[in-house]
Amino acid sequence: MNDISVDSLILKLHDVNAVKFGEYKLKSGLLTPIYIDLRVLVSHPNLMNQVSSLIYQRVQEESLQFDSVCGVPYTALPLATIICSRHELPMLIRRKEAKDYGTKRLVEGSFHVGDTCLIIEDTVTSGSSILETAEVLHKEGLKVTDAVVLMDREQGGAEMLEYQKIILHPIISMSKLLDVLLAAKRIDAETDRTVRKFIQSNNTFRPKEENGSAVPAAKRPCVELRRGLSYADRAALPNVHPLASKLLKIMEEKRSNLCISADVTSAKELLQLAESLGPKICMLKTHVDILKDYTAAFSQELQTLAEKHNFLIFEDRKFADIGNTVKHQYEGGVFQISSWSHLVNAHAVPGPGVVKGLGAVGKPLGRGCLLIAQMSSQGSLATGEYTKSVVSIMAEEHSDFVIGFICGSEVTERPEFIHVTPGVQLKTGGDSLGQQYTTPEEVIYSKGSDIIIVGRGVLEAPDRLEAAESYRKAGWDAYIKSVSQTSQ
Ligand SMILES: O=c1ccn([C@@H]2O[C@H](COP(=O)(O)O)[C@@H](O)[C@H]2O)c(=O)[nH]1
Repeated sequence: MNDISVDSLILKLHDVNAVKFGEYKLKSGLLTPIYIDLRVLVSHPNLMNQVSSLIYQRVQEESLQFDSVCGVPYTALPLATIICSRHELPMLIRRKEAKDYGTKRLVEGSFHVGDTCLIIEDTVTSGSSILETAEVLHKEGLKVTDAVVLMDREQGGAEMLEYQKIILHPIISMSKLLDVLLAAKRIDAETDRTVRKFIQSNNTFRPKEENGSAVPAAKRPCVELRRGLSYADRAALPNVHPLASKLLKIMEEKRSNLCISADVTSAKELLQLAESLGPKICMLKTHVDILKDYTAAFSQELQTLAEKHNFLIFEDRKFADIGNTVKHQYEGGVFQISSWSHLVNAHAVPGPGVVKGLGAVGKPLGRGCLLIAQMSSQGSLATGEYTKSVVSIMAEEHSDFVIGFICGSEVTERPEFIHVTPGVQLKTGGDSLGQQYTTPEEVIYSKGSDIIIVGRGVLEAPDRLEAAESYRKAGWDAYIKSVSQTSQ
């Protein structure tokens, strides 16, 4: 990289007020002493050309291989256009919203499934804007391996992207920018110190140990660990139950923390749901006792679909009896739940016997259990001390079978337990029988849960597949936000 041109570019960016010092609010609400506003570039054609040349120079230096280029909307869009036009490279445009007429495409331009697309961005803080664009491209079957950015604020974006298997190639780093401005006496030593301190103390990505592995639980408070760790990190923890590990891996692979509650009364309709929504979900929840035509053949077909689309089956049976009775209910009767459902749930009211009874059947089969620690219904009695006891007496003591909780918010800091939350719709509200709804963002980002359960939000939508995709995206975006935390 030609240092002289980078230095002169930094000074020019400062001249045109693209680098501002003072007190500015980031997208996250955080106040920053430095703000990079590259939107002004469009008013300075000579700068647009210089920036485009430096980006392309970087692409060549790194010998990046790709089939097309996509600029993150909107600031990087004209930069990508100049580069693609000058060097005759195919370009793709990512729409921020799909049109409601015509093709309804989110990615404009010609491409083939499996093509690689290079992303261009103006500024990176946490990396979430690049990830959002990569996510849209992935959905179209495109691969994203690299992104070139003009300005890296050095707040964890590169690490976050690397974690998601995207290599970031920055032209200007925050440290370089400060070095140049200080040397040119554009800022004083105090400003330089303040900004560096802010950048250092506001890293959006949880650091890893030098050997690349996640910092072990014992070294940091669990709440940080759980919130900072990705699903993939948690899947690899030594004390995680194999079924929980499988579920977390599915979530990461399918970029989905959505569980559909298939509350329909016909087996045929349930299987149709599993077939059509299978690719969007990590788990399918059933209430087999509301089916009017349950057969053993149905459960066979459901298992085949679960394998085909890589999701887990969760029978929402809510066992709540003494150990001996739940053993029979789980294994026998008409439904023989243990033979086909990966997961079941149980109330803690009967005490540890309920988990022991279920475990006697489920453990040899590799099954798992979610304990009901809280409920989404109005006036639920599962609160306070009851919830705490579910965690400490019932779950922690039986973690060879209990893999997590049905709950509305984080009930434990231990990362090996999975939090699953029902009562989710895109808008808050409720039904006439006491159900209460919270949004995916609130559940995953604010309340710290892992999986959203959605029933009528999808089942009553005019287009169930489209609705499932909206919930998958909302849940996944909230998860990405919670692991990346801030973005300019
Ligand atoms: O506290 C709880 C526990 C379970 N559920 C179940 O989840 C679904 C929710 O369906 P919606 O249509 O999204 O309301 C349903 O099967 C419940 O039995 C719950 O809602 N709350």
